[in-house]
Amino acid sequence: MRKKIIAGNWKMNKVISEAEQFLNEVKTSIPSSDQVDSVVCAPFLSLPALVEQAKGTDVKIAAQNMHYEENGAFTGEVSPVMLQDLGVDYVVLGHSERREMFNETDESVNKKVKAAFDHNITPIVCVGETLTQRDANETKPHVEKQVKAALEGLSEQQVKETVIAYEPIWAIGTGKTASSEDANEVCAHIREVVKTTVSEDVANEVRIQYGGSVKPANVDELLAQSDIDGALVGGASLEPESFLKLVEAGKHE
Ligand SMILES: O=C[C@H](O)COP(=O)(O)O
Repeated sequence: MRKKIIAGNWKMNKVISEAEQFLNEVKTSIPSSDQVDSVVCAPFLSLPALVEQAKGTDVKIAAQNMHYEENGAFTGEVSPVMLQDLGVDYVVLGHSERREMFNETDESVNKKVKAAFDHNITPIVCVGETLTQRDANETKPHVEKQVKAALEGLSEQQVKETVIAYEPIWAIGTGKTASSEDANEVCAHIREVVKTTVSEDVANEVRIQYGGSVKPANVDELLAQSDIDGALVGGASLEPESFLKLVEAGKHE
């Protein structure tokens, strides 16, 4: 039985005081990490305060990106060494917004995934198709290519620990959710890809999230699907009450 993982991706929202207030409001109500993994993915500036506040609680903290190099002449970037030093648990890599707007490629995502493991940070790797690709029946081959590229060169243990987030781009921030069955079909395909490229054992353990307009009203149905092990949530993770409902839903399944 795979433990569910619910991650709230705040994207470019909340100043530090707002982030602190959010964590103060949720931290005592977060379910035990024996039941569900609850993750807050925050902008870099809020990470030090959040990591500090999350100590001794069941909230895990994630960055939303990082560079793959440990240090050097990369103006404006944040390295895995810096995130490890801070005590960050997870990092979101290859989000479609970064692929679309910040030149993230399959190759850089793979380098970042490896760098994350080198620094004891668990990667949440995002994959997903555009509406054009979906309409052209290219969803599965496209997602398969992204998954294979992201996991290239990892050990079996590392693949097992990787969290894969399937996010159809047309469903992000649009209010349009993939139907639970469609979302599950792609997540099941991703598991099949892991099975054929790595092993059945790893495929059975790797956790696959769905993301794209997940909210308290639809999370139960999505999490009830056979191959959906959690959610990566944008808009509906910004309010404490809504986030708590989402992590509670992860506990039930
Ligand atoms: O990382 C989160 C996803 O991009 C989903 O965002 P959304 O829940 O606002 O659609």
